[in-house]
Amino acid sequence: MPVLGGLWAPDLGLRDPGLGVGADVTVGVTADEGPPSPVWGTLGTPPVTCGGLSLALELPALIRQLRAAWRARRGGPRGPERGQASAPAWVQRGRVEVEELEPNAEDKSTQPAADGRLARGRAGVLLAERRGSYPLIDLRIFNTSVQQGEPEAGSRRKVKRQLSFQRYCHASRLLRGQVPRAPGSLHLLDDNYLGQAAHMLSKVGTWNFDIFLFDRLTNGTSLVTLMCHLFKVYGLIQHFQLDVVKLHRFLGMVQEDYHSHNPYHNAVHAADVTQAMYCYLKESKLAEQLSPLDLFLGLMAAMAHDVDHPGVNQPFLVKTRHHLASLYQNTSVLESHHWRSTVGMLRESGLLSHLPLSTRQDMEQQLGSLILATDISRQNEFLSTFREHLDNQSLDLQQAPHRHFILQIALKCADVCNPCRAWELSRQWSERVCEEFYRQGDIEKKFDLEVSPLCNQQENSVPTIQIGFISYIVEPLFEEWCRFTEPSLLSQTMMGHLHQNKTRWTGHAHPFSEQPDSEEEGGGGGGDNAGPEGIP
Ligand SMILES: Nc1ncnc2c1ncn2[C@@H]1O[C@@H]2COP(=O)(O)O[C@H]2[C@H]1O
Ligand SMILES: [Zn+2]
Repeated sequence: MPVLGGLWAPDLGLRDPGLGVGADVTVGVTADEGPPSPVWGTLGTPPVTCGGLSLALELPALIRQLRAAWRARRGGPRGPERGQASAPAWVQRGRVEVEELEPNAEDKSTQPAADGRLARGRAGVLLAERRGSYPLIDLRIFNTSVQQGEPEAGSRRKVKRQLSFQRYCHASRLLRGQVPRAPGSLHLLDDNYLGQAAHMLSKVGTWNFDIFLFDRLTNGTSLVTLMCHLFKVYGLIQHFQLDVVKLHRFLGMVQEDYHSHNPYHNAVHAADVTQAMYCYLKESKLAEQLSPLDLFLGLMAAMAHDVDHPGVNQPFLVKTRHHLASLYQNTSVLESHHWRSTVGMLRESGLLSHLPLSTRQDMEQQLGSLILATDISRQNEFLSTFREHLDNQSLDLQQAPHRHFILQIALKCADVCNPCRAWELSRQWSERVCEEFYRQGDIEKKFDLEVSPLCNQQENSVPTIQIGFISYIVEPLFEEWCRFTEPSLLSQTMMGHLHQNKTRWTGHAHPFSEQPDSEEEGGGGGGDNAGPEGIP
């Protein structure tokens, strides 16, 4: 406990220089916004009120607003003909739900420009015009053509908003369990995608979950879709009496603020870490002890832990005198930014605005402590504390600070678990992270800066980076995690993958050595199928 105490309290003060949550928490927030929520109670709380809107009503209402804007712009007769013009927007929702399944029934005159640009209506309302393949489009190809054909920043932003809306519609349907069946409403393939994504969600707690495939099936909304599903699984919406509209707004903001052009630090990495975190929260050593607040914070921290990552590391920000480096005094610069951005989005979305001020402050602080723990330069600090606890058997998960410490460790494990995934998944993450390193190195070379360690493609190969990362970061951490879980089936599976992957990278690093290269040849308990059979 003394060791833990040392980690817990000073951590927040030290790592949030000059930006203590208490100092600015009242900005935009009032203490008397709503009744207290049973944050600390059990899961048996009243049903969700959702601020007067249910999830099932949210999408139709949005569509209705957009259509109203289209009609206003055209001055067309359709609205008044239907007797809808004077009706309050939210009253019409049942009818709009039907309209949703009749694409292009009324907006033929507002077909989008070929490049899917958005237009503005009379009142300056942003108009999103659906593209032919609504809602599924290849975002990557589309992005590329936009960049090549239309470099203007304003247009790109508009396109991004439209894509965001389309992705939102898609995810929203999936989460409501709706696979649209009306002929012509969606291409047949879309049904297939949605069905497969839903099927994948039913196995979200398995270690071989393919987040890349899930992201494709959900049209780039893996993070939002996953989070909504896990919140549902744990009953967190009911427990915290969350407004589902605000929840979607918050999750959407976080997802959007990941940079999709980063090879590694993008929303799929966040989704991958969240899925791993869920697997760890399910560990029997932990699952029975965790409170709804622990689950909420653990998932939120995993989701947001790298938000708005610029694709370069802290040393780069420091040596280029980036404003974030000065803002956070060159200490945990990125992690502080991820945390403060998350707090900003929490407040902007109003997700927690119905909770008492002190509860919100506590949640923001704990989120900070979790996200800041992912600073890889603090690995030894955490590892030695963890070891000490395990050696002394001093962890008492009935105590909230001890559970918080384990959440920090679990998040750290989730953040660097990619070498513990099956080879095909692990290899992709390795290549992505190295690609990001190399891009940074290329920028450094271009601007005559000293090339950062691991960022020189000519000197640092993917296999050597991987072997070093596994040996110095991943293995020591997971050995302790294994000890903590005693070891669980999942831990054994992860260690099996880790050893096999290291073996394979060693083979790649020394192509003339005698290392086996096929799945079956691992031998000695390191193979994909070695250790525990199957995937937990
Ligand atoms: N497979 C990997 N190889 C090398 N470095 C990695 C790998 N996976 C994660 N990392 C690094 O570990 C860091 C953990 O925190 P971040 O996700 O911010 O950034 C991560 C990368 O810098
Ligand atoms: Zn990360």
